[in-house]
Amino acid sequence: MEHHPGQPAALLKPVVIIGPMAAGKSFLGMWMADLFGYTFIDADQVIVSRHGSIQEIFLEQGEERFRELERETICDLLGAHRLPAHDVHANASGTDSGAMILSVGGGAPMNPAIAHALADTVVVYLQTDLETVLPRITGSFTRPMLRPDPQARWSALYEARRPTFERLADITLDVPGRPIQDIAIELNNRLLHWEENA
Ligand SMILES: Nc1ncnc2c1ncn2[C@@H]1O[C@H](COP(=O)(O)OP(=O)(O)O)[C@@H](O)[C@H]1O
Ligand SMILES: O=C(O)C1=C[C@@H](OP(=O)(O)O)[C@@H](O)[C@H](O)C1
Ligand SMILES: [Mg+2]
Repeated sequence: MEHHPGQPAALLKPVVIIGPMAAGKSFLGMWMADLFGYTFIDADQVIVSRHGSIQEIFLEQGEERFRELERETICDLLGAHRLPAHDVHANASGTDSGAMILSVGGGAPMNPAIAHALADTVVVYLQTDLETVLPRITGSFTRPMLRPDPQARWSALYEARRPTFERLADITLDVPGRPIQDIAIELNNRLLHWEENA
């Protein structure tokens, strides 16, 4: 058995990671799975496995179609990973967990149907800044929303979306300049604390 840097929290609800593009939402989810053994799903990866690459969807069917697939996928995943009320107690005592950590694309919370579905989850918002994400977004062609000028587009989208991120957040993590292990350990501690207070 591998050494863990701490016990995972018994999740009573799905934990959903939101925040601007390249903040590290998908990366953090992977680290939460690796370090603590949480079940992790990346909504964009599910979209890609079901419907093809994000660039292709944007190019061939447009942003509107992508948003539809995003809503369908996230609502589907959140529905499938919700514990029936009578199982919540079993989960809290450490038996089977239907709950997961889910990372979603930066634009997902802007969709009212998704925002509504997030109401019964623990929403984790990664708060970051341009300086931190700049090396990650320059010269990257995998995010169609950042074209044609990644720096200007990232900033404008973050400004427009920030109030929604803040409104939905249950837990806010400041991530600039921090190693990912550090952020993962803080999130685990916050989740342990969250469950105690639930
Ligand atoms: N805390 C961090 N420290 C170092 N690199 C990071 C950190 N968070 C993210 N990254 C890097 O940024 C890249 C983009 O992160 P990603 O998780 O895909 O962002 P998001 O899902 O929020 O768009 C990752 O592949 C990783 O290389
Ligand atoms: O912010 C957005 O509108 C988008 C963010 C991307 O996900 P990440 O935030 O994981 O990069 C992906 O869903 C798509 O390219 C659109
Ligand atoms: Mg991502």
